[in-house]
Amino acid sequence: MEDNRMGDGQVEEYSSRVMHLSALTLCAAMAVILLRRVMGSWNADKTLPPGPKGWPIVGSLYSLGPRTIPACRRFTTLADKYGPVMFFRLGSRPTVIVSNDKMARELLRVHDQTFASRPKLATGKHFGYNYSSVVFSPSGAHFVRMKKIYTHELLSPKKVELLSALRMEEAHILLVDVLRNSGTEANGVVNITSLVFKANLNLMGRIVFSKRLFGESATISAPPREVENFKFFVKSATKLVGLFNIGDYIPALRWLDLQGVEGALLQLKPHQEGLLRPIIQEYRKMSLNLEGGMKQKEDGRVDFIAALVSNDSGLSDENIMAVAIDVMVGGSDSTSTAVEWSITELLRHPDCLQAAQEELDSVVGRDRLVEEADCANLPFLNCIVKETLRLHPPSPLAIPHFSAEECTLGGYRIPANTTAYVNIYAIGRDAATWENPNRFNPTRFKDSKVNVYGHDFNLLPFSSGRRGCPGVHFALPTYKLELANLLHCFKWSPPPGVDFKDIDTKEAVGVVCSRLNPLMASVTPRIPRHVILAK
Ligand code: HEM
Repeated sequence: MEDNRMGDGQVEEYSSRVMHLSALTLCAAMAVILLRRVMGSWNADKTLPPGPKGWPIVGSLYSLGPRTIPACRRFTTLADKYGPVMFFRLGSRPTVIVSNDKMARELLRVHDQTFASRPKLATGKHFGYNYSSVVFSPSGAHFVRMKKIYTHELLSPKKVELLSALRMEEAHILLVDVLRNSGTEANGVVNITSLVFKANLNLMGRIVFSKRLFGESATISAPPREVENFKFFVKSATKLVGLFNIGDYIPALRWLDLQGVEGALLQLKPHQEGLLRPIIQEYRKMSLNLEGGMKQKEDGRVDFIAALVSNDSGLSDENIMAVAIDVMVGGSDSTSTAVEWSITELLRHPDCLQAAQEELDSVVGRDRLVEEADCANLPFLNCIVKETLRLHPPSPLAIPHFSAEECTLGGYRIPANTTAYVNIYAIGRDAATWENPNRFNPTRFKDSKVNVYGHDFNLLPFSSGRRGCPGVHFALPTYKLELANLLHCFKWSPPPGVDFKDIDTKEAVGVVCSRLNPLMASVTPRIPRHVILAK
């Protein structure tokens, strides 16, 4: 018979193993208790708004979900569970997200001053030249000075009026481009996304440094590669600014650059500067040669960069690049995104498209293009604009705000140094405000006095308050003029073989929520070609 008894050595080894195991179990149990205590104390602070549970180190970063889903959508789903004011610990950053009109009013109006700053994130460091641009600068004297220059030199009502001729010229070039492309492509299928984006980048190039970047009538002297690089930079910038970069939330992991964000930001630097730096240097030389500063253009304007260079402003090249990038990026992608979403929805709703074109026929007729002055007489077009901005706000989470001091929101305590997001997307789709909120229905605005200037907190595409979009009075006429002319000049239909109901509305991830896939559409002239082509 086999002897199963253990020897003395084996007994010792066995009992030492048992002791090790017990010690391990004890440690694990204590760790769990400690973790629960820490999390309990974090998560049980009833003075803070509700939100997903926070874990040590990562906080509730996990709740942002996959990177392929736009954060505005994810936050909208979470707001259904936690309510219109939610609190997250994203890594080490306390973060609040407001998702209805009442909370947005509290944040942007009652606590406008408290939330007037911006958090310091990697994108602001690199794109914003150490947070010196208007978009990324924290509140304080520098921000106030830059925003004043910005609104005074570029976006005052008088300046916006002076730029009307440029808007018309660029809208016309867009129409000619669409016409030519429809002639060259099979079945008249045109990549609308690409043409509208280029048109708006051209427009911003003209107001910032008097140069058109793309197309036959490009006037920039930079090599085409530099122009393409800049375009790539603009598109990449809006994507990267919208990402939740782990290094911003868990500073200890920043050096690992887990998502490759910092690496991408550094790689983009030459694309960002290759075009702008030589232009600024050219302006500096001109400014030295011209006593009394820059000459006005025939239309009474001064280029934006010229004004910044010659203003005795003492602004460095970096400061000027930062502000130029604000305008080039902020002004081009958002406006073209609004246009592409309008056309997407009109292709999906042929009855609305027809109503818009009938209105254009009766107000404008078919023997001329739409002019800016016509837009005030196109009520249905204005309804389409509001409805598009409600359903598809180009900047759906605005740009994160940052609080200087403790305050209360919806009765909850919000600690100082909290990052705040206004979920403009959720507000536009709030069933408590809007009937059938996910349905595209421009007539809901027919007799409505609601406007998009930041006074009505249920429709906030340009946000509101101190950090509200300074470009609104420029963006709206541009958007309306481009859209009205595209609808007026062309018959629109989905590409052959695609049913209008199947036109997709998938959204891209980024600070600007554009279409994920380029908008392709079949276009044929609706008014005589010579009217479209005439200067
Ligand atoms: C349809 C077009 C546009 C939309 C929907 C839009 C929307 C927005 C939104 C939501 C913000 C964030 C406000 C906040 O953080 O509370 C913003 C900021 C900004 N926008 Fe626009 N924008 C558009 C066009 C423009 C244009 C054309 C320009 C310049 C010419 C511009 C320049 C800026 C700047 C500089 C900021 C930062 C303001 C600050 O931090 O104080 N935007 N925009």
